Amino acid sequence: MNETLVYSVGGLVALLVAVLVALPATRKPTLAALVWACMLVRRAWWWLRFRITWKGLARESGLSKRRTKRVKRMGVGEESIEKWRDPRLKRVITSSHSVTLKVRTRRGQALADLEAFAPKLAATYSADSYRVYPAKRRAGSTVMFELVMRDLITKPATASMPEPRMQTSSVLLGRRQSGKPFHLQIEQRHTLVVGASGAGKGSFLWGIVGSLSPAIAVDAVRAYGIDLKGGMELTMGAPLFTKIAVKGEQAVEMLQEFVAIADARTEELRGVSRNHKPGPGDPLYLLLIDELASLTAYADPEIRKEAERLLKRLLSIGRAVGVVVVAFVQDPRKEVIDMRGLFTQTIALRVRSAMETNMVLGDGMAAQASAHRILKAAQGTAWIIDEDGSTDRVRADYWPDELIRQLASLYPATPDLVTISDAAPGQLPGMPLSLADGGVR
Ligand SMILES: Nc1ncnc2c1ncn2[C@@H]1O[C@H](COP(=O)(O)OP(=O)(O)OP(=O)(O)O)[C@@H](O)[C@H]1O
Repeated sequence: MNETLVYSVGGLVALLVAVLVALPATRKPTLAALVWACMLVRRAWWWLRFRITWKGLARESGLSKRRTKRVKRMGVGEESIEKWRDPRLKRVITSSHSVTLKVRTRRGQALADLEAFAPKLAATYSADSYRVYPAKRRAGSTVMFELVMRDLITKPATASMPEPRMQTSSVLLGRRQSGKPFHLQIEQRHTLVVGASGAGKGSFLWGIVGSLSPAIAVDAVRAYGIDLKGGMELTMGAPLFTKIAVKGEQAVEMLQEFVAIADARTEELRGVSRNHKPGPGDPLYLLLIDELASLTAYADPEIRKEAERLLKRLLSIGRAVGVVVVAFVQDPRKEVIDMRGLFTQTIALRVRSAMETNMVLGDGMAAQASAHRILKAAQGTAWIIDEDGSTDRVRADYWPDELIRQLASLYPATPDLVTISDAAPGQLPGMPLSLADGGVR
């Protein structure tokens, strides 16, 4: 370890001990104050460590450039002098669990070189995770590296009852790796969520439907579902949906209905507004497709072809007129992801390989957003790409069945739904009557 670093840390600890000893007995700090002081020492240690070791690391990793200059010295003759050009560490910002470095490229260096350095940087400083994002100023030459030194999303969290207010633009789904709340934009977006079996896609699905449920109850959102796996997932919260399709033909009918709504809205809004603003009676139409592959890859060829055609059309015309799609898929193979480019935001839960991460998030993203490295036990954890193009790791809250049923009875889509208390014998709680015989509601 660097000698200066050892002395600096030693000095800090000595200072802290000296202050503690010097304080009179009556003014000895409380446990909370001690914890706070330790945190401060740790942040100072991080700051020093990055400041002192940055140049060495940049040089060892080939980020810096060495120049040798020949100079003439009186009495010595010609001599070579070595000079380094390093990427400039402009700021080190510490928090209780992370360190953010603001780094500017050296002369003649591409920003991509710095961005590609992030995994090495994280490994060198034993960070649990990292993300790279552009700086607010001089984004063409300056990059921010956020290194998560203590992972705040290792522990799962359970969702609670959403606030009883009409919210349609975005939903609160969980936490970001920085510990800040993770909101997912819903209006004006088509969303694709990809994750292997058991990765926790359900947390995203119910996070979206559950958080929108107060808006569903006042008809500011109409949720439709396609669940060709026998309706297993969606029927649990069926009253929240206006319709659920459980067969291929029903799914195609539903897609036709959605395309017709989007076409009619486009006509209506032409010359009036460029973006639809949902409200009670003029809802946001939300189509949730659980396992997209069962529609676009495994269904009968005719259904598959028609569904794909309609879905592609919907994805290209629906967004601005308040008709949006959220699709879930396990396997991001080509025939499923063929329409990936039409989704305006993609989310990668645990996937099986770096190639799959690239398929979901975009070429070359596996290095910055390693969804293939998410642990099996970290269900609900995913990598996302933010508006500014930066990546972030998030964890959605878990939605227990009981909470979904409670919401379904509290905020049903229309008043004539069968709720838990008056469900017919043999019928699943919260399941609309018409679904019991496999039909579309
Ligand atoms: N956010 C979460 N936090 C903690 N545990 C979770 C979370 N989400 C899901 N789980 C656990 O993981 C299990 C699998 O989750 P889920 O059914 O959502 O996976 P999935 O991706 O939908 O899988 P499949 O595609 O096979 O249906 C759940 O039964 C639950 O125990």
